[in-house]
Amino acid sequence: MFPKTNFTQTKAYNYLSDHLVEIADQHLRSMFNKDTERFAKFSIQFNDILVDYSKNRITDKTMALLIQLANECGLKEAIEAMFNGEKINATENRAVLHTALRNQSNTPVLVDGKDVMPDVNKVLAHMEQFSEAIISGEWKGYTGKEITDIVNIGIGGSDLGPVMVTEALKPYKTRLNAHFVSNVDGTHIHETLKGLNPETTLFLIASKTFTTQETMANAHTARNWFLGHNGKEEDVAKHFAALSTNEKAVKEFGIDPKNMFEFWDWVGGRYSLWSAIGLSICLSVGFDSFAELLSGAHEMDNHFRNTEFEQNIPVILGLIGVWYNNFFEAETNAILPYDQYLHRFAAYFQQGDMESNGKHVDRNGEIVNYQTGPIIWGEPGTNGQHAFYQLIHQGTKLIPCDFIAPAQSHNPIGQHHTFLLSNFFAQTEALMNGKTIDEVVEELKASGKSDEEIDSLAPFKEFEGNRPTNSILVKKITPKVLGSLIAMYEHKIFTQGVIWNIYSFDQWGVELGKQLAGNILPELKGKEPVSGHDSSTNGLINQYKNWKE
Ligand SMILES: O=P(O)(O)OC[C@H]1O[C@H](O)[C@@H](O)[C@@H](O)[C@@H]1O
Repeated sequence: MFPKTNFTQTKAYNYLSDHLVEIADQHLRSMFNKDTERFAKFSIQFNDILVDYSKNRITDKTMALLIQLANECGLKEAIEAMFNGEKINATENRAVLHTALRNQSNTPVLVDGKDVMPDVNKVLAHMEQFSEAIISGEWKGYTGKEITDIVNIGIGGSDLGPVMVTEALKPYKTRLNAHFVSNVDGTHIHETLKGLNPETTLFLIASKTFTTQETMANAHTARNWFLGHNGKEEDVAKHFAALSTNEKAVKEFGIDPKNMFEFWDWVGGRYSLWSAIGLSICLSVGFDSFAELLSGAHEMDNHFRNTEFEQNIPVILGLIGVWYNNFFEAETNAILPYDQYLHRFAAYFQQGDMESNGKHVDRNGEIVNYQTGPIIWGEPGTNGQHAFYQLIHQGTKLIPCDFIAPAQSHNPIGQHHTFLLSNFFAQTEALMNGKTIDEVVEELKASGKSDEEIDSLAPFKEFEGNRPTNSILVKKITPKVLGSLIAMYEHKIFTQGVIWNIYSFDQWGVELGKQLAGNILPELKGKEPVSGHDSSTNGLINQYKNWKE
């Protein structure tokens, strides 16, 4: 196992604290002016992905110190521990092996002395055979018709990944229409079922535990809807499949074990799109595209595992994130994809990052005396530009941003993609350079403003710049590129979790909400007032009881 180091007690941390004073005074504009090699030095190309991190407030010395920090925290050992199936998720006593799900080299991966690869390959073969039968129309519904629509019922990690990927890969869509129901709000399933025909609909009940309240409620409603439309109990097998680790609960629900796609406790929910949870992806884009997605991720896994830190993309992105989070005291990190198909990418990594690194107790059980995971947010550009970029450009907060864009569009219509990309390039340039007061004055003069007008307007039009960004330019969003991109972020999150010495693969914070809702549920029945909570909660519940139907 790797060391449990408090990174604020390393030598590198002290050096970085001193170094911050040097960097704080330097403007990115002058760093670029001084060094014409900056882009060449601070960018890495990996297959069809170019990661340019030169527009960050870093120098050679910063990077050397950050890498020293990674070394002092045992990052190399940590990476090996994960890939080798050590039980690094100690609070749940589990290995962390989403990398095995896409291990296309098929080298043995041992958990408790047993190679997991035969089981991984068996489930993949089942997913391939099943998705091909559905897509080809060979699989028939209870009245002999082909399946036209699939509904994935799941939440959190059993929803966000499949939604994000099926949206991102829409250009590769099969003839099937995919729908996703996650919210326990009956509106979600009601609106989804409204347009569907039970004779041609296949439900995938996606839940690692098969006990999650929201998913079970939606699954039962779907089943009742099916049975209420002339579907018979014996027909359920043709219209329901389960993606889960809990065989017993799947059987109890009445799903044929032949239609169960298994995965294992060493797959974290938010890292599970590569597992049986990806069945909706296979059906939506075809198994071949799913396999490409896995291969892109596998290539990134190999890069992460085998590349020295100086050239290692997830490590570099992770360390730069630490630099802003712990030294510049940045609180958030925006993910801004310039690609409409990636419109759920930031939402996906909200769970990926915030559920992983939103922890305040370290691996020694001590409360940390430093900041851990950032707040992740973002929307696709250019929509964000017309919504919240004002604050990124001229607000008082430092917001490191990741800009992501494809060079080739799946929809090269007229000038659209050139317009889009001109914004992508212009934004990071503007955030870096800003606009000096002299430039503003010149511009105002040229527009014919009087000296008095110039004096009063100029301060509002000045942009300080020096705002850091990463630019991730890819050739095209193909399944393979997407697989690599997702794995890149997963390993960035891992890197940061190691530096912060936290357990990135449990989620006890989410469990509390489940317990509390369970306690209140029985109290909501009937009209009699409750009094066992604080006055606010009592007041709210009692007003609800007055108003409810
Ligand atoms: O797949 P399940 O078991 O239904 O869990 C769904 C989600 O539940 C909780 O919110 C957390 O544990 C998440 O990590 C998980 O993804």
